Amino acid sequence: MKPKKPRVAIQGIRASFHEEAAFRYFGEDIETVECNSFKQTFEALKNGDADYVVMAIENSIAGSILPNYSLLLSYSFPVVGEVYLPIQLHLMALPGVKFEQIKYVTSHPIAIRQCVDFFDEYPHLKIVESNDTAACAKRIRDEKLTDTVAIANTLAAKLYELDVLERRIESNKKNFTRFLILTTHENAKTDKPNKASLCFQVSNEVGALAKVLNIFADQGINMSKIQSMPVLGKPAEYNFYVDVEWEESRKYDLTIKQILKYTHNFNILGEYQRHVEEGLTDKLPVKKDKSKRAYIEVKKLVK
Ligand SMILES: O=C(O)C(=O)Cc1ccccc1
Repeated sequence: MKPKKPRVAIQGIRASFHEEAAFRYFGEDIETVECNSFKQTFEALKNGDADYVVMAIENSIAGSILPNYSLLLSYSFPVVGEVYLPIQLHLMALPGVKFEQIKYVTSHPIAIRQCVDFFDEYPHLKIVESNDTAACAKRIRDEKLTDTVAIANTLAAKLYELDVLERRIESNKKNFTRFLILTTHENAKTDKPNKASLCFQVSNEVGALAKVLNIFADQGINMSKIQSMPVLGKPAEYNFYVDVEWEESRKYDLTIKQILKYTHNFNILGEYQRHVEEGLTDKLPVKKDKSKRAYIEVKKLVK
């Protein structure tokens, strides 16, 4: 029997960056479940209408997508993977439309923010924000708009039959969005995890967070991200969302045991394999011994 295609819930419609991220993780043989909001993607997973959720969590230019951190905690579905997707943005229009005809540019706010140089060059263009790049492309096709272009990816140009007027209009060519992959507890099985997303609180006293972070450092566990979020209705209380990476799982296990003593409301949001870019090593960054060089420089100065 042919294995069933994974049903993947995304915020947005087919050919959005979320679908591109899903393709990158699962391959293109998936069934995309289109949802109107991030909350709805979690509801689809909860109701059995989807097997996985793919959700953006941070962007190298726009920063953390904070409401999505809260969703991780409130639904407590396990994170089983991650994808870093380069965001390449193209300007697309109905076939035959000339650049001179354009009055409006429509896209997702994150995509718009990434094209500041383009908008500086053409200040007469009016920006229309929408909550999905692919939906902007589809609207141009469906409504046959000749005065509007969309900023979206090549998948959208192909699927909604638009012509690319200008390629790669993003200002920063090294712009990535990180997406998390979530599933149900029954589905979750990760082979040899080397990364985890944690969430915890510490008491509001001197050195409380430093204590926890020092435990990571002492065990050689690399912290790749930290994000704090206020706890709703509790002034001066924060959840700390921390991503850590390791080479030896024994050291990670030991760290978790130790930090349990110094944290409360501790949650493991997921343990998974960190995304490795093709052609790059999956070794953790090695700490350079700067102290030796600094010592030599100081000696030179003293001489
Ligand atoms: O609008 C989309 O296509 C999305 O998937 C949201 C988005 C937009 C820009 C960068 C990353 C995610």
